Amino acid sequence: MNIAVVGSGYVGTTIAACFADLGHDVTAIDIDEDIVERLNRGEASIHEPGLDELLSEHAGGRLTATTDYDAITDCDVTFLALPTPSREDGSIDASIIEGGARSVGEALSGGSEEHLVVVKSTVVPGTTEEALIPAIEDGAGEAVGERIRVGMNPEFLREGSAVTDFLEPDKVVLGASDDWSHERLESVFEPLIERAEPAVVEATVREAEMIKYANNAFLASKISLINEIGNVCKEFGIDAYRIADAIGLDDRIGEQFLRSGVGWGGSCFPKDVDALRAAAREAGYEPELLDSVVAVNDRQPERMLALLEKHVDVEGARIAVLGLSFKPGTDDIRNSRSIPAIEGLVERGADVVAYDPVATENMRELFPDVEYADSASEALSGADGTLVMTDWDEFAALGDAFEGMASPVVIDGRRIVEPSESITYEGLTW
Ligand SMILES: NC(=O)C1=CN([C@@H]2O[C@H](COP(=O)(O)OP(=O)(O)OC[C@H]3O[C@@H](n4cnc5c(N)ncnc54)[C@H](O)[C@@H]3O)[C@@H](O)[C@H]2O)C=CC1
Ligand SMILES: O=C(O)[C@H]1O[C@H](OP(=O)(O)OP(=O)(O)OC[C@H]2O[C@@H](n3ccc(=O)[nH]c3=O)[C@H](O)[C@@H]2O)[C@H](O)[C@@H](O)[C@@H]1O
Repeated sequence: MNIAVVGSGYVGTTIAACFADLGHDVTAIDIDEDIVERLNRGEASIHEPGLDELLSEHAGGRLTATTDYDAITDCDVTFLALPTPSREDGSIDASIIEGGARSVGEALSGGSEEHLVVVKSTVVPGTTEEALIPAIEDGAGEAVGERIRVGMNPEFLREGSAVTDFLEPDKVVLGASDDWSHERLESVFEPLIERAEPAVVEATVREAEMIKYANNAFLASKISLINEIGNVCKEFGIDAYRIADAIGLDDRIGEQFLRSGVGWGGSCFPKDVDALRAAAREAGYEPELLDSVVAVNDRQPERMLALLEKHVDVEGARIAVLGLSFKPGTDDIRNSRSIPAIEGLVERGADVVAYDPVATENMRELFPDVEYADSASEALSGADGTLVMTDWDEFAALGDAFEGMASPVVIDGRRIVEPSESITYEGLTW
């Protein structure tokens, strides 16, 4: 099958490489010439384990990249993997994907072959029908529903494990409004379904859109709930991880996403929970529980600072911040919990020294005046306290490095540091 993928970011590049690996002929389209050139050389512009290997195997063969939307005319299916950022008020800004949908329509105008356009981006229920289909129609100069049809196929991959998440999913959600579109979507996924045997969910377009938000809102809520329970545990001197291990044994709860601590960040949970809250409000429903899910998350970095202040007079003190990315395995700092932590330290007059194995340069753009160390030991050397913000494996093996601190106060937001008698150790929820 000939597939076009519009947008070559985390999702677009991953699915383009994986579709090629599954045996399809793939054309990746992006407006960024540098991204396109690199893809044609077999290189990704994002870091994901296994991605460069797939690209170097298929670039120039089953995978080509271009900035020209007209390449779509030779394809059977086009996936839209374009950004859907938040507006200031948290609601979704669909302008980029609307522009992409219009360009796809223009490329298809005047053609005679049947074509399925699939929305891969995360969009609030109703967006495909109310904004994207009209944009395609506008570009194509013909109504959607006959020659050109539209489906929705949400993506559940995680950064840091994008390739394996895509190739070994728990489920594939195929959203469409007619049998032809469902069948064409199924043909795209047939090699993956045969190989990985995921559950296949046939849904309407609106249901597919909502499944994605429900999935992310549920996971973010699960973390906020265990964080709230963890905060209560801390008050009672109970280790929340022992409680999580026990409740996770109940199949109805499940053991995953029960790691309590400083909370969730990244490019999607915050954006998607906010977009769902805004869409609910616009529809006349007050999403009180989701509001609280965000409020609990926002509070966790402050709780770490309060724990630090129990042991250290922060004003004028040298405080090390270990871990800057929103989770280990990535240099992505979008909505990282380290950001409010550093802000809080700076507000209190601390002298901040930060370290991350890969995300330093990204954080330097945001906080150019903060000092950045080349290693965790260097950051800890002479520090009066440290906040551990990301669960990088290397922080589990710091041991002696804490002895170089002026006063070894360790506030752990991720339960990654091994407590010992030589340090003053506080876990956030244990
Ligand atoms: N990053 C993730 O882990 C996941 C993201 N998603 C969703 O997938 C969508 C895409 O997200 P990412 O891949 O992270 O975005 P991204 O920001 O990494 O990549 C978007 C790409 O689109 C390109 N682009 C922008 N405007 C364009 C246009 N008019 N025509 C062609 N290319 C254009 C950009 O140059 C960039 O390469 C979003 O809706 C996101 O919520 C869904 C699941 C996981
Ligand atoms: O829509 C998206 O973009 C993606 O968002 C998340 O993926 P991602 O943001 O890459 O990362 P996660 O591994 O889910 O972690 C998100 C945040 O939650 C935190 N987290 C995760 C798990 C946990 O038990 N506790 C916890 O605090 C992490 O530290 C991180 O800050 C979802 O897991 C993906 O299914 C989804 O496709």
